[in-house]
Amino acid sequence: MKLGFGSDHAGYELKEVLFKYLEEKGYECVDYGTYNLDRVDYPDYGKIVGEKVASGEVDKGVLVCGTGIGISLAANKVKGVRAAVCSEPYSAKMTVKHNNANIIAMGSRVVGEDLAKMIVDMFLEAEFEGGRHGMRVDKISQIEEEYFK
Ligand SMILES: O=C(CO)[C@H](O)[C@H](O)[C@H](O)COP(=O)(O)O
Repeated sequence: MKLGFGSDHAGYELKEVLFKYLEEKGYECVDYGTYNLDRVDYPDYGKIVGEKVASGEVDKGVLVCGTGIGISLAANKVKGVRAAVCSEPYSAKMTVKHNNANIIAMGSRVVGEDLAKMIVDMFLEAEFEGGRHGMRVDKISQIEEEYFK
């Protein structure tokens, strides 16, 4: 599985930790920045990772900012992206099983490194259940069609 990573300055250090962790586990990992602690704007990194996921260039995305919120909001503006902010593993599992989330977002000022690793593991190991959940996710896509022409 190929993963795309992105963060702003606030998420940079945790993004680096997760990148190394998942690379060592055998995932193919691509880093779309930011590449240091200089202050940057989270929408730029949510957008690029969102685009890479939506185009199929990578299979899933991992985003980190201070809270995980801003960067996920930006990614969710890209058609086809379902980015979920998670601060614990249960939600990370369920957002794949029920929402078919394709990007996980976390807050470096919210979760510690070990918890972030557990969250990302759950996200990557879970599988979408389809069925009634598929019909609901289709409704999300219909909203996209209506508003993002
Ligand atoms: O959490 C974030 C956006 O939701 C960002 O990572 C920052 O924490 C937030 O924008 C504040 O940024 P600052 O320039 O480090 O004060």
